[in-house]
Amino acid sequence: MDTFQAPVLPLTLGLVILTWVVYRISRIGRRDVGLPPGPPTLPILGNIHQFPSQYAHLQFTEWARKYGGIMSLKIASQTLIILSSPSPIRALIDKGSGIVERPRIRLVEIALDNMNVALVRDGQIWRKMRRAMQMFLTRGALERYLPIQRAEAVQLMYYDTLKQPENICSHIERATTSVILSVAFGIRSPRKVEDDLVSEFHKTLRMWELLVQPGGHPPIDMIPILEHIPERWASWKTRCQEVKQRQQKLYFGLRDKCQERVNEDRRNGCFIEDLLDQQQKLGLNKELIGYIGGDCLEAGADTTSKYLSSFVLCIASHPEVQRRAQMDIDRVIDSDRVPSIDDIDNLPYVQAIIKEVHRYQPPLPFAIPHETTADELIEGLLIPKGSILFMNIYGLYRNPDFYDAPDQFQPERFMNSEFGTKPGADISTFRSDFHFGGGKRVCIGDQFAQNTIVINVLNLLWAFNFELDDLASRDKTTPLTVKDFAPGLVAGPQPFRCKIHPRSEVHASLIRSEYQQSRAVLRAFEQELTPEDAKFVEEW
Ligand code: HEM
Repeated sequence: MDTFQAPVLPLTLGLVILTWVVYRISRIGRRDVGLPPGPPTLPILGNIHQFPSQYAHLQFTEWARKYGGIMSLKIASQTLIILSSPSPIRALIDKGSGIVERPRIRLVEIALDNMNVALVRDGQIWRKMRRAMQMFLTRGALERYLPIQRAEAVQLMYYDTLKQPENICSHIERATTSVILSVAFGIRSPRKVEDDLVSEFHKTLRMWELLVQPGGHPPIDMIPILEHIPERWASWKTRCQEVKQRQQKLYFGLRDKCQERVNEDRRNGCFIEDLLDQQQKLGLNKELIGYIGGDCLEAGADTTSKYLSSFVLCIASHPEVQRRAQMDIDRVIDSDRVPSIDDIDNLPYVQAIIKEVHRYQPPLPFAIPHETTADELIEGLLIPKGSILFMNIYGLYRNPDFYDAPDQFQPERFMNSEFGTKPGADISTFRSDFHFGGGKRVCIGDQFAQNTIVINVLNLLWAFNFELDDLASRDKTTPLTVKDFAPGLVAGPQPFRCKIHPRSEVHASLIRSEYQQSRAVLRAFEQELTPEDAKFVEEW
């Protein structure tokens, strides 16, 4: 009689595989033993359901108070590490430069042709772009840019703020973008209208920001198969194409204007003209040169503009800070001249205001993510290879372990200690510039940005009195709240209304005559103005 022989081996093997698959799936979303602590996870999802789509830095900061300066989140099988204390930032990002790089961001490949110095992974393209941009930011080059930074700041005071004080943030956006347009592409933008260069650039940047932020596109980096959904069911792909076309039209068009100037011997000494001269030596092609110019704008214009708008909001809501700064300024600057950048060395309280704005509202509140390329053990906690690191600058700068009254705008704190920290705080791993990121991907425009900031902060404090329209109805000790600042990857104020008056007729007339002198500098970057813009600048 035949007896049934069970296929013991294949069955056992099948069971083992099934158990392994179930085990692996059950691990998805779980926080493994040894990882830094964090909020409880759900199977498969991890912390997806809690991940904020807006104001991520506020949620990161709330979690940091509970779970500490080094904490973790799980997004399915991806580990995110949020660093909100100086020591893990120094250990992982600054010193561990060899084990961190930019994570792969598929959207950058799709929408930006993988040519964005701040967002591409480390590699040949990044090295070429960063090296080229460093040429644009040498000490000698920075000296050469000072006259245009000064001249645009004078226009900001003169035409813009004196004549139309109600649009201060829009004027700041024009001035900071126009400076970078001038030094990078040799073309300035004298006024803001519907379709001018500044508006077109910021519209496209906003489209990109909406696309790249959480919720703006499906999680294609964590679930790559989503990338293959046909475009008719994936509107984000259409938006990627739109961003790409608009950027290329703008950046390549501006680059071609530089080429025409070079060909016709009408150079004005801008950075892209230099790159076109040296393209072979630097191994660049025309496309890369266009994107490098665009990256100068993307990295430098919005950040500096948001910083200066936050500055105005902070001082407009703190009249006592304004008064103290103006008394100092009046002591140092004679009544017959406008400020110069060198005055800052004699104005420690204005220096303290500049530092406090960086602390109070850093323009990139959680910097740009990094990724670990090897397992690391930090403070006894495991940071696995492939973890995405967020440097929570906002959370670090609002940490009550380091700062007294961290939610108050108090420049005085920087008069009392180097980092503005409270007595007894452990500052052994502190540094003064966390707001510019860290490691090998640290910001390379910090000095350029700082020059624009110092020139404008000095001018605006010297020239005008600022007062928030609704100041009387606000809390006297903490007039600003998180709601005064807008969400966004680059963070600045929500629109606000503020009264602005010149401090005296002497100030107003000095501004007018300074503006006349600045025209010579500005004219060098006005070769390609539209007929309407040309008429506009002649009529001033
Ligand atoms: C207030 C103004 C600015 C702030 C707060 C700021 C802050 C930052 C931060 C936090 C990063 C990320 C660093 C990291 O990954 O750890 C960064 C990257 C960068 N910044 Fe700035 N930045 C400012 C202005 C500028 C300007 C004016 C330029 C150039 C004209 C510039 C060029 C860059 C570039 C090229 C990168 C990418 C570096 C890389 O990935 O290799 N930034 N910036």
